[in-house]
Amino acid sequence: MADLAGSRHALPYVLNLSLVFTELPLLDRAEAARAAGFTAVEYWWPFEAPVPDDAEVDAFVASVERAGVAVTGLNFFPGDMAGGDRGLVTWPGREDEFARGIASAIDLGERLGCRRFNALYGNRIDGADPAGQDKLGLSNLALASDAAARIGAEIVLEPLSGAEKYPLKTADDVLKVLDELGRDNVKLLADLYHLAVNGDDLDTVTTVHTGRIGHVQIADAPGRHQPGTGTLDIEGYLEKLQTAGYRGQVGVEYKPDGPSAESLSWLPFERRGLA
Ligand SMILES: O=C(O)C(=O)CO
Repeated sequence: MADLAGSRHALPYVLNLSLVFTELPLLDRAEAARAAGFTAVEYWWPFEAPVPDDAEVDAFVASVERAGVAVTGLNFFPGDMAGGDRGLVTWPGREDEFARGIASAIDLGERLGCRRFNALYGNRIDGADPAGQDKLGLSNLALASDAAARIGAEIVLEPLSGAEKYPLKTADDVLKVLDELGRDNVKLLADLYHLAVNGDDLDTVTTVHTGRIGHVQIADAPGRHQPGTGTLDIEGYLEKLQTAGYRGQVGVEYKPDGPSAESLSWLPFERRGLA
């Protein structure tokens, strides 16, 4: 049994390098994570384009290999996140870009040994029929599921807060899509922060839906900063998840309040490298 260092659960942590250590250039973050004690990391799509050029990809892979960390999660190309986009899964007219983004992410995942991909569902588009968007979502998710299956990977679908036009707000919203889709390798990403902000019932999510959860992420609420800065009983929910059978990882995905390295003090060093 791993040394739990006072924790009430033994779930392994992975560090999200699209929110933590962002004071460093992208290519320096994996080494910073390793120096902080983590052996596994995850990223949102780390490039501007859905299909980055070879040199960019090689430099990214080299940064991870140099650090000696595993990449256990990648988001697909989501559009312009800074501009408010939240994924292409349901975006009519961008099917080709979505397909190319999937192919390049799966290639990168194959190279890195990454077997989990987060497919952000996409905002409602002004003038587009929501039912038509959802229908497109099913065919795009089926495409992503097939592509992931080729390398033994899975897709996760995430409820988000802070984006009014993003229609998946609760675990049930995602589970409805998954029920219609009917693919075993497409699961729920339960980000406890987003779910709490959206008023979801975290007791139910962490006890009843455990079998359908492919990944968990954490940040405190309000604020989306490190655990201990808000009021969310993160430790309690992680314990519930483990008790209910969740055996996956926990993505540490928050906006550090202060320098990233210092913001990690809530997590004992010996608990960081178990993934
Ligand atoms: O957009 C966000 O807030 C995310 O968590 C993306 O994964």
